[in-house]
Amino acid sequence: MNTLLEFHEVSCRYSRAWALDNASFRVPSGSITALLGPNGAGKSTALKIALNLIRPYSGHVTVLGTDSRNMNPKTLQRIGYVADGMDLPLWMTIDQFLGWCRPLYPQWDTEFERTLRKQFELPGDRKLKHLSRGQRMKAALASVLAYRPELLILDEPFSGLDPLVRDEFISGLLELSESEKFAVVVSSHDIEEVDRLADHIVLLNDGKVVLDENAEELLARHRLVEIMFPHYIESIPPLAPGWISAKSSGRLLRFVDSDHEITRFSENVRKIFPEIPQPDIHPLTLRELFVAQVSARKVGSDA
Ligand SMILES: Nc1ncnc2c1ncn2[C@@H]1O[C@H](COP(=O)(O)OP(=O)(O)OP(=O)(O)O)[C@@H](O)[C@H]1O
Repeated sequence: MNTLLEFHEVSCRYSRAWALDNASFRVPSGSITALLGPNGAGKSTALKIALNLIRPYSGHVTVLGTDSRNMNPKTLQRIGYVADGMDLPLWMTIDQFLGWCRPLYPQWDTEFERTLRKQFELPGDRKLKHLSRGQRMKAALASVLAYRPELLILDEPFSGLDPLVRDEFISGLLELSESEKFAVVVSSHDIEEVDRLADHIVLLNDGKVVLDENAEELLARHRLVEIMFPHYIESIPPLAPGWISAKSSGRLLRFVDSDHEITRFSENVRKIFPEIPQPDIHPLTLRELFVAQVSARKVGSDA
């Protein structure tokens, strides 16, 4: 599978703290990749390294076949970047802003720009500084989508967008990503939105890559397990490898099987809980999976 963006053992630190620690992951062509992680996990740092806005301490990043440190203006013209709170020329009107961006990109699609302006209801004569946060985000998005970048890098793109616009935006991205040459990497705290959008998941925690996997396969190998005991549970018993994020409440024990395979699972249940009939097994949402994986690591590091 082709990759448009790939991190190779990248480490990065600000003064003493490591923001990325030997991180390797990829963004396949034709994919929408979600970059997830708790606050401070290193998501924005990773995206800035990909754009050569920050230099890594070690390792390297390949962007559209080029080392990110050697990107030339031609490569940059093939990448779109929008980040929450990014610097925009606030003194310009939307017309002036888009007019200023247009000549920078030879492949700028004026017809598509018109469609985006209409879809995002952008008032051309209004200065960027007089727009709401959501409207400013839409203007920034229009300014990168209009040149149809091959790689779209979005850092918290949903903040400030109302539910209707989020829906339109997500449909638009899904349409664009049908082209094999296009890929999106999106970092977001909004896991419900990302769940609808992403087909590849990268999870960062404390600067380390925890998961880098196709979303369907990832969800297929995680299961929420619930066991009702005949008696009150005093403490959680030792569990099988891969059973994470265990919690008990009264007679109920819940945990996540992070490497689910039914024969192995049933054998482990018989061995560990011989007195219990078959437990309840449910699929997980991406949000539940995120919480289980991150809290499992928090317990590990607290221990
Ligand atoms: N300019 C900076 N100077 C010093 N430390 C920084 C700087 N920028 C980020 N960090 C630190 O690097 C780590 C990773 O930060 P980063 O912004 O990449 O995380 P993030 O996953 O994007 O977080 P969030 O979800 O909160 O936006 C954090 O510990 C953060 O405090």
